[in-house]
Order: sequence, then structure tokens, then C-alpha cells
Amino acid sequence: MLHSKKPNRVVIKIGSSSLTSLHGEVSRKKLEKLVDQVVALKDEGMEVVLVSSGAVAAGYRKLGFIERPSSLPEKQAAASIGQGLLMESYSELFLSHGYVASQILITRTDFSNENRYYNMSNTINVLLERGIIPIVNENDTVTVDRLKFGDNDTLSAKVAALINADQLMILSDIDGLYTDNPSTNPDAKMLEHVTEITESIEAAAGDSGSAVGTGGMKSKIDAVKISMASGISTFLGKADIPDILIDAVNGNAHGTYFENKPESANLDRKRQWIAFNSGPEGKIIIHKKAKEALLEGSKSLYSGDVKEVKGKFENGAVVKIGDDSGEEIGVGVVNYSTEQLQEGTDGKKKAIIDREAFVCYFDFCIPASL
Ligand SMILES: Nc1ncnc2c1ncn2[C@@H]1O[C@H](COP(=O)(O)OP(=O)(O)O)[C@@H](O)[C@H]1O
Ligand SMILES: N[C@@H](CCC(=O)OP(=O)(O)O)C(=O)O
Repeated sequence: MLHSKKPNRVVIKIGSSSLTSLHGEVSRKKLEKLVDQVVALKDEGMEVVLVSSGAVAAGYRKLGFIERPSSLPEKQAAASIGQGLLMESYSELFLSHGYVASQILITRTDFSNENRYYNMSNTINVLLERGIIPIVNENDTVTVDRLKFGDNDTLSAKVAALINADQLMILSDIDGLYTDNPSTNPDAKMLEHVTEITESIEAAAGDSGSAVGTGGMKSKIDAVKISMASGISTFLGKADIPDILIDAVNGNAHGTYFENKPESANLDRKRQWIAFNSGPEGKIIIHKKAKEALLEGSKSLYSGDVKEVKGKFENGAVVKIGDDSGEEIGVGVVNYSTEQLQEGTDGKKKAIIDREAFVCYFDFCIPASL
């Protein structure tokens, strides 16, 4: 066990395959087992947010399909049936234990809008303070393909970061991260502790999902990158192991624990938003010397550092910072619009990007792929 303190605020993500049958129905038995464990954590005084997939899987059969449909409108139609069914079952089960569940449906654009981002956090905080169990899913029926999370792994890590959770627990149909896909390689070994997402871990994750899930191991690793950069320990384990959540919060569950090395820096909430949620609107290319200073953390970015401005943005937008070799260095909040930058900012003392509003992609930093 790497972490010593028992978490107080936890986010639990459960995948479609762990909640529904292969025939497209919510499995009452699976749901009951999950709810019983969440109730046990609540009874211990913990704050719990559930990120639950399963809307499409629970709805497609009632829509008249015999297997999960593949087109977006069909999946969205299935989700609009399944989400209601899922919530009905959750509400009923939690109420039978004296707890109230609430539904929160989120899209990717809710994270990229800074006001909505803070609103979501405030709402979830009120619910948690009042003992409610928020149940989060992607708002499948309205999201367009290009902007979809698609799987809920990344969504769960973003929710965990948003509310400063102590621990993220991802429950799946597999008992942990393996050195290779265990369904195709019987020699693959499970990793119990991971302190860094290395290239070999990314390679091991591949990108395949199961018949009812979508994310596969790749999206779980993408999620872990976000939670690790936000200083949140993450557990990945098998949903159908009895008491897995209870053991996971106690640090002795069978599964994979992802934990930052103690010396790793964590991003505060503002920088988390800049790094993971903002959706950069343009790009500023800077000189080599400015890049070195920026990466050393020694200075903000001034007009003399800028070589080229790409795209169109207003002041206050988040932009990417790159060098002329094409390498991306990071992202930051810009204090000038494109027009102001093109007119020239010489003579203005204000930095183009303040050091505190810049998040680099290197060192402890955020992998460029995010
Ligand atoms: N390195 C790996 N370790 C574990 N599982 C892997 C790995 N690579 C691929 N997988 C696959 O990822 C699956 C889990 O993803 P998925 O079915 O989408 O889960 P969920 O529905 O719980 O989100 C596993 O069942 C396994 O087939
Ligand atoms: N929002 C979707 C999640 C899609 C999905 O299958 O996710 P997952 O099972 O976590 O890989 C749903 O509720 O059906």
C-alpha cells in the first residue's frame, strides 16, 4: 500500500460491462452489490461520487437492437432510454438504505467553459455536504461525436480533479493493469503499484475495449494521467470482487494502485482547468531563449519572446505555446487578443502570459497527448 491516509472524498467509476448483462439489460444483482458497498462507505462518513456508465448498454435492447448499435444517433437514442432506467434502479436501491441519489449529466464542453466548470464543482459540493450521492454520466443524447468523452474513464478523472477527491476508484471487467492485454496474451502479468505512466505502460494499454464497454485500457491510462497530475491516487480493480471498494479505500485490495511519487508536483484547480479542460484556441510560437526560461520556471512571457501568433483568440483565452521546431511546450492564459499582439505590445509592461497562468508539458507536467 502506497498511500497511508484513508480517503474522505472518493469518486468511483464503474464501466458498462460491470453493470449490465451482455443482452442489454441493467443487472439488478450487479447494481445491488455496487450500491451495498457505496452505502458501507457512506456509513463510514465518506463522501462518494459515482460515475456510472451503462446508459447505452441498458437501453439498446428496448430500442429494438439485439447488440450495441454503432451509429451515434442510435447510441444516443439508446442512452436516452437506458439512462432513465439506470437512475430509476439506483434511486430505488439507495433510498432503501436511506440515501438520496442525484443525477448529473455532463458534456466535454461543460469542462471547457470556465464558469460551468466552477458551477459544476459548487453544485457537487452542495450535494456532498448534504449527504447526497451524485451519479454522473456523460450527457450522451446531446453530445456530438467530435466532442464526446465516449468512455467515462476520462470523465471520472476530470470529476475527481474538479472536486479535489482524495481517491479515484475505477471498477472494470479486469482486475488491474497488465503488462499486456490479458485477453490475448496469457503471459501478461498484473502490476500492483504504478508511480509513473511510462511509454511501456502506454504501449501495454493498447486500445481495445470489451463488447459492451468502449474505453478499453487506453482510456483508463489517459484518466490516470489526469488524476496523477492532479495529485489524486487511483485504484483500478475488478467490479465483481466482493468488497473491492472497501478494501480499496483501506489500501489492501487486489488490483492496481497508481500513486504519484512523493516529490511530484500537483496542479492546483486553476492550472488543472488550464491544462486539461480549457481547449486551447490558438498558438504562440516563441524564441528558443524564451522557451528555456519558461521551462526553468524563471519568467513570464513578454512581447520580445514571441516569434509568431497563430489562430484567432481574445484576451483571457487559453493558447498553446510552441517553438519553431514544431514542439509544443505547454498551454497558458493569454493577456492580449490576437489583434493586440499583431499590433505589437512593445512598451506595454504586462506579460503576454503570466508564469502562474502557464502549465508546461514537461517534467512532472502534462503529457502532450492530453
Ligand atoms: N494492459 C492491459 N491490462 C488490462 N486490460 C487490458 C490491457 N489492454 C487491453 N485491456 C482490455 O481492456 C478491457 C477493459 O476495458 P473495458 O472493457 O472498456 O472496461 P469498462 O467497460 O470497465 O470500462 C479488459 O477487459 C481487457 O480486455
Ligand atoms: N456514457 C456511456 C458510456 C459509454 C461506455 O461504454 O463507457 P465504459 O463502459 O466506461 O467504457 C453510457 O452510459 O453508455
